[in-house]
Amino acid sequence: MAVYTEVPDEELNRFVADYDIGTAVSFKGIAEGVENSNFLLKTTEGVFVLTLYERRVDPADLPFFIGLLEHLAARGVTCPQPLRDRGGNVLKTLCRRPAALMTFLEGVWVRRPTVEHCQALGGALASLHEAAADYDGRRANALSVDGWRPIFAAVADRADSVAPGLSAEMETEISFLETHWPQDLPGGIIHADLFPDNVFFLGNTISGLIDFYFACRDMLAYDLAICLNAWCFEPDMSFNLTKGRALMNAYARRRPLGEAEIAALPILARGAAMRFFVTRLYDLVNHPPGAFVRPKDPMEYAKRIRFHRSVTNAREYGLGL
Ligand SMILES: Nc1ncnc2c1ncn2[C@@H]1O[C@H](COP(=O)(O)OP(=O)(O)O)[C@@H](O)[C@H]1O
Ligand SMILES: N[C@@H](CCOP(=O)(O)O)C(=O)O
Repeated sequence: MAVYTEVPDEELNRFVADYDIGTAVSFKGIAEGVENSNFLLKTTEGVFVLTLYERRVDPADLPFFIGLLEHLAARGVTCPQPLRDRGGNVLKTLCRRPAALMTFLEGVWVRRPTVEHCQALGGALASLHEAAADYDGRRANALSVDGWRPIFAAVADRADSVAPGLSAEMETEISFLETHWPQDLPGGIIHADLFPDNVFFLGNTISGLIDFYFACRDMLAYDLAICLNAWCFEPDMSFNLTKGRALMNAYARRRPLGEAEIAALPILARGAAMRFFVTRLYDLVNHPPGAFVRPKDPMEYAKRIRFHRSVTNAREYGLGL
């Protein structure tokens, strides 16, 4: 479970006392998530999520994320809102970690997204891109094409223990992506990790988006390619064209894609799958024995990469069908 840091009661009470949120009534670790330690905090005044930032989150990036959450909410996107303490601070320190309190969002994430969920997601992603268009925060995507080789190189010698031949296959794949990666597509703020576990639903309606800690500036169509990978494959790793059609066309209805974006979709999808393959492979082979967090399977993304290699145009993902 994603609680890397335990918070003693006295430290929690001191932390809560800095805010106008009453006193703590209950405090529980949240099992889901892999990057940060998250806790559900109930106080006499309400329900909140406390996050202690760990691992891949650079504290220097936190003002970008917090500014983005406030910017999006002001434009109608339902996402966690940072609370300010009595001194006006959002970012604090707890148990020697950067920490922040956020509003709690209602809803549940769906384990098996349906076509309706994919359609709703397509519209929400386009609205997110629109709402963030005038956010002036800057953060480069450290997990774009230039970031994949160094992560892979750190674990390539152990890749064949996951599947024979994987090391050579992915080395060739990264070289291909480096050579063919598009450069001049329309850019903006992207979520960069809008997986089903980061989208809350009430029925078929989206009730909120969470986990903006990979958000950055990159090509907007790359965000769509990430969602295509995360939402439109079945547990047997086959691509579901009906879900692809629902996602892509709902996105394009709200934010029409340009010709260059459409042409680039197969390679963007391939690269998006590589991004999650390399981080999952890295986490798997560096997984400390006995750790609570179960590593995610990199082969799910190796199989997606193999599928994308066979795709020649965006209609095969359902766009325009
Ligand atoms: N603002 C929020 N409202 C409700 N639940 C939340 C909120 N933020 C996080 N959670 C819960 O915590 C879990 C992990 O959060 P997430 O941001 O995905 O963590 P991580 O960045 O560690 O992967 C989510 O799946 C959700 O259950
Ligand atoms: N979505 C990524 C892992 C990041 O985890 P999250 O809980 O922060 O969404 C993956 O599936 O590899």
